[in-house]
Formats: sequence, structure tokens, C-alpha cells
Amino acid sequence: MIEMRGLSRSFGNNRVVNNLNLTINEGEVFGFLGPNGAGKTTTVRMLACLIRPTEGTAILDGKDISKEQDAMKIRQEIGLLTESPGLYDTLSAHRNLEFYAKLYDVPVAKRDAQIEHYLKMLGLWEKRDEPVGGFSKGMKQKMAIARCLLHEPKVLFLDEPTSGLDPEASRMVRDFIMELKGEGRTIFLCTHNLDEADRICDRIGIFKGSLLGVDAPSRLKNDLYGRSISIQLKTIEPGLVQKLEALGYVKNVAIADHTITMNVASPEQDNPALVKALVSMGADVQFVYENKHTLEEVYFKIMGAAK
Ligand SMILES: Nc1ncnc2c1ncn2[C@@H]1O[C@H](COP(=O)(O)OP(=O)(O)OP(=O)(O)O)[C@@H](O)[C@H]1O
Repeated sequence: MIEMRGLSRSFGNNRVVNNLNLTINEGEVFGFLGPNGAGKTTTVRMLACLIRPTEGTAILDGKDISKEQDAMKIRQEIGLLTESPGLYDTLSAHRNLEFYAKLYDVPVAKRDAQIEHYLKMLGLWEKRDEPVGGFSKGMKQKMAIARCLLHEPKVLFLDEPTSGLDPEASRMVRDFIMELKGEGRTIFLCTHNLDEADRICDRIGIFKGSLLGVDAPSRLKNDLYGRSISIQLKTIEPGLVQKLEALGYVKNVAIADHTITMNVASPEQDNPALVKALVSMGADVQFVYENKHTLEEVYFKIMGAAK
């Protein structure tokens, strides 16, 4: 759906995005993570045809962001949620969306239905006649989301959609993103919320001027940390570590209190045999669980290695 080919952007001598080669698949939620000033918004602005690349290009749904005729079409076909909601405070929710529906060339016959659909979906229908100046930050963010969906874009760029929202509003926005994914839309999401990215993204790109890592969150974790399990036993007999290591498929065995922690290639495959082996060694197994690493750990490890 989006194919970046050596995409680069400099501001004067400052090369902010450097040779980005990345493909975003149709229907996926792709999380673009990186520190402040990493070049995430600059990347989005290039992909949304608001600024031009200085080198390289990207192909979005078959159209080239560097070609002016294609850029016009891309701007009409995508949805872009920026960090500022871009609403008219004195206009009502309905009037604001009417204004943008016109701007996006939503056919007149469809406008009211589209506005009603999204105001209802986002829980703002009852407030449709109130000026948005009096709306809370979360309500304004919902309005901004409705605005960027009015023309039913297949590709959405969401730049920090939950920034500054309370937990309830953030969850609502996250659920909404999953609904949009369910409708088959492709979503390019910039966020500083690593837990959010972990929960909703199919793949993650960790970026700081260039791409430092890209994969599904679970694969990034497994590649960096391997898969680790802990088994709690009623008592631990001397010599157990050596016996476990002799099994061959268990690595890095460590014991703390009544718990043995170790790496296995695949807990799904290895745990049943491992538990049987422990029982045959006379151990009383109380709990078996996988030790989960967080995306935050992955992020800091990758960022640390890049320094
Ligand atoms: N129009 C511009 N002129 C000059 N420099 C710019 C311009 N736009 C962005 N930059 C610079 O490019 C760099 C990357 O900015 P960008 O906004 O893309 O980062 P970001 O990853 O989105 O950061 P944040 O997480 O803080 O939003 C920054 O150093 C910024 O100052």
C-alpha cells in the first residue's frame, strides 16, 4: 500500500529523514516510534504530500508522492490527523464537519449521512449543534478523527492520536483505530505510547533519522530476548540445573528461591516435555509461566545500541 524508496528529507544541512526503505502493507496498523525530533512527522508530511522529499520517493496505492498530479490525488485520498485538531471554535460540531466535507469533495447527497455516521460512532451526536470551542481536549480529538474520515480514506496517518487524552478517551480512540483496521484501512500511527503501540500495531518501526528496527512487536521481543519461562517448584533439589541443561533444549538456567528461569526455543513445543522431565526427576511443579518483555524494553535496547 505504501512503499518508501530511499525516502529522505533535509532542512538546510540537517538531514532529518535518511534513506528510508519501508513497505506498509494494505490493512495493517503500523506503529512509527522514535524520540522527539526523530523525523516521524516529517516522514508523515512527505507521505501525505505536504512537503517534498529531497531524495527518494514513496509510492502510495500506486501513486508517486513526488509527481504533482499524483500528489493531488493522494491528498484527496488519505486521511491525516495532525497534532493540532484544526477546528473552528465558533462553529458547531456539525458545521465544522460540513466545512471539511466540502473541502474533501464529499458528494452533497452523502455529506449529512457521513457526518451523522461519524458523530454517532464517536459519541458526539448529542453535541452536534454546540460550538467546538467549548469541547474538552478528548472531544476535540474525536472531532479531528471524524474530520479525517469523512471522505472514507483507505490510508490514515495518525500523528499521536491519543496525546494528552485521559485513559478513557485514549482507550476509546484505540478501540476506534481497531474498528478502522477491521474495515480494512491501512493505518500509519506515530505514537510515544509504547504500550499502546504494543497492543494495537501489527508491526512497529523504530526510527531515529533512519530505521533502526522493524517487525511485529512479538518478533522484536523474541529476537532481542529469546523466549524465557519460569517454573516454580515446591522444593528444588541440588543438581537440578545440570539435569535441566542436559536436556539440550533448555538454555541459561537460573534459580531464585523456588523458581527456575530458563530460555527455550518454543514454550508451546518445549514446555510439555520439560514439565514431564521435571516430574520424572521427582520435582513438584506448582506454576509454569512465560516471562514477557515489554516493547519499552525493546525500544530502549534498540535506541541504546544506536547511540
Ligand atoms: N520546516 C522545518 N524547517 C526546519 N527544520 C524542521 C522543519 N520541520 C521539522 N524540522 C526539524 O526536523 C527534525 C525532525 O522533526 P519532526 O517534527 O519530524 O520530529 P518528530 O519525530 O515528529 O518529533 P516529535 O516526536 O517531537 O513530534 C527536528 O529537528 C525539527 O526541528
